[in-house]
Amino acid sequence: MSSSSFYGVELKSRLLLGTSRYPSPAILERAIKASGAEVVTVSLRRESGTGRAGQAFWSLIQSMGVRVLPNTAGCHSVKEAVTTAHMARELFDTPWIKLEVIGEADTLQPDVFGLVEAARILSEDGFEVFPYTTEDLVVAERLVEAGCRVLMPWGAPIGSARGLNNVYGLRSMRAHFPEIPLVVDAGLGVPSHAAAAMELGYDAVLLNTAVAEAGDPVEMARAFALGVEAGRAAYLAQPMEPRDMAVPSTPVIGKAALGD
Ligand SMILES: CC(=O)[C@@H](O)[C@H](O)COP(=O)(O)O
Repeated sequence: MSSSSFYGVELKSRLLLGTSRYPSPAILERAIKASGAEVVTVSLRRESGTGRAGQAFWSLIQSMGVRVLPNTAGCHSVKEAVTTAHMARELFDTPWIKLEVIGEADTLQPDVFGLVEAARILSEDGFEVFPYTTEDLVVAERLVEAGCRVLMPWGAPIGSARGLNNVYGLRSMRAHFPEIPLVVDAGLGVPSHAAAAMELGYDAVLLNTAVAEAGDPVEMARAFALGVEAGRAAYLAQPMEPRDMAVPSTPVIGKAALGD
């Protein structure tokens, strides 16, 4: 299976995994292995506990030989996000940053205005920014102008497990930015959501809640890896002239089945 490339780093796995809210470090470790993820995102603010748990978490992540994509989860301002990014670069010795500037506490939707400003500041500072954004094309243009060479539109709000809320918008983004690696980040609830994102021609998906809060996170991690692989294979197998891949209606299980 072809590889994806972010800022010149080739990856075989097209599944990026979050590391928050797992039942235990041991389950986190097994889930990462089962997913085949080569990149895991870590929240500096969430895991910055200096106590034993914090240290054990960092030691575990570093022992797994995966690439760390620090994130600015929980940051609500440009200043907070930029400060957190600088701390992350020092801690992890990586220019990569998953940039989140949260605009609304309930839905955790991005503050796209602050996001563009923070992306510009960080890109000028030598960071390689992975912006958590929406499917808004104008915002995406501004992020690229600000220096981003990856775009990560949400499928749905973080933790909502609702899948691809706006397939048309995500498809438009793929068509609009053929040269930019695109990752659906947030809101995926089941492996078929990941497959649907890959069938649109996206380069990868990033998820956390659907695995961490599954009844069996390890098995769910493996299921998502299979979903990503299936979606990628379907995308490559489709006729050259793009056609509407039958995007499955959003199946609801688990949290999403409980309704809003
Ligand atoms: C871990 C992380 O970065 C999340 O904020 C990410 O956006 C995934 O969201 P889900 O938890 O909805 O998969």
